[in-house]
Amino acid sequence: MSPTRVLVLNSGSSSVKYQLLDMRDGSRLAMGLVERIGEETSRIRHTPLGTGGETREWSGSIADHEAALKAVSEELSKDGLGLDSPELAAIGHRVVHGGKSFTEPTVIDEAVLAEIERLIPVAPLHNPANLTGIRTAQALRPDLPQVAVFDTAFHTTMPESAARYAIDVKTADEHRIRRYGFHGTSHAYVSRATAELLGKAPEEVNVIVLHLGNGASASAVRGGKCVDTSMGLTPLEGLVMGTRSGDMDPAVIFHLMRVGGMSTDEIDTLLNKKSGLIGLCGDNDMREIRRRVEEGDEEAQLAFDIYIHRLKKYIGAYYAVLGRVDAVAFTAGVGENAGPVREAALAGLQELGLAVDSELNAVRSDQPRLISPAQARVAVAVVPTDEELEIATQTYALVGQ
Ligand SMILES: Nc1ncnc2c1ncn2[C@@H]1O[C@H](COP(=O)(O)OP(=O)(O)O)[C@@H](O)[C@H]1O
Ligand SMILES: CC(=O)OP(=O)(O)O
Ligand SMILES: [Mg+2]
Repeated sequence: MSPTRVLVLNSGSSSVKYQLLDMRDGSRLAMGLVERIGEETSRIRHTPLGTGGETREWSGSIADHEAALKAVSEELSKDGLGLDSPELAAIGHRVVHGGKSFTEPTVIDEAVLAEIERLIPVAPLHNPANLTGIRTAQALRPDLPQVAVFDTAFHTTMPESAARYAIDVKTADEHRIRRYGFHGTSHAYVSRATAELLGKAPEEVNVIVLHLGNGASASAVRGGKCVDTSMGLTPLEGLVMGTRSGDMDPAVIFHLMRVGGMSTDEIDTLLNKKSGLIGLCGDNDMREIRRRVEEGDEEAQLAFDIYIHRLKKYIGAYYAVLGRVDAVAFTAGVGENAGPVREAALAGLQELGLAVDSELNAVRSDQPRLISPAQARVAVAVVPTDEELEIATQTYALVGQ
């Protein structure tokens, strides 16, 4: 029998999320997370779902992504699911920036690696980690197909009117400056799952997807195709995020250089790592921010209000872009778990047919569900994302059998 398993690696700037799936039924055999890579104490949490074993967790030093992947491989081996398994058909990798070149999942060869490397300046937090993940996996299993699934791919359907910045065309083209968009695998999966929840085909529905994780982005999806998204050349544009500023006047940068005497790298770090929620109130975890808000902490309240204000603006903007909206879908860590964020983001939008039922909104579940009142014109949904399943499905469709 031909191998039917796919290992998915989602390498972030300081973490690796992974899942091993059996593609005969999409079931998960194992999943886990390596966190705080490169910090003093890293942590690995591994759950062997297939064998029904207990979750194993340990802390120690994991210096880089190569060491992380070796640790993952060792954990899998303990359950007889190691990378040497003949049942492994392929390894699927999340690659954040694919530029304009990659519109589909792609089998990785040297040319593909070179292109991912060339794109590092526009995804400095993500593409290097993705590359290390791929190279380490290749070294462990040189015989296996390795597939890249790009965050940018779903957004390549955006019209030029949404994808271009209003800057000098020659300069933009020379430096490939345009809006690429990210989290596309999640936006694709969630918009499809939302249509399914409504009992409709993706082609029939217009959805606003709000992917609110540590990184956050919104997208406008018309009939299954992305027509606009909030991230741009890099994952810095758009919504307020855990540590990233999102939208601001680009002149802030010149001001910081001229008046603040800051270097390009210092400003890059400021806007990507020390801004957003953490810059505003010292915390980037929405759970902690909500706790502080409940205690009457004014700094946390202001950070929350700024986050919500920006989110609401994007909902309004994408309502206008789509003209007709069938559903608004919340997803990722914050979107799936933070009822107060969902409620506040849609507060006062009844005239647009948008409302949240407080009782439904308070229900905690890992299933896709509606949280709008029964008669609402626009459905509001919570749809857990599954980037790993989507990457595995696309990988197996390309190289399985
Ligand atoms: N119960 C919860 N309530 C509010 N926010 C939550 C909850 N659980 C997780 N989060 C938020 O989700 C974020 C992580 O989301 P996730 O989608 O995993 O992000 P990423 O993939 O970018 O690491 C955390 O930073 C935290 O703010
Ligand atoms: C592109 C991006 O922002 O990804 P993440 O949310 O995983 O940081
Ligand atoms: Mg994420």
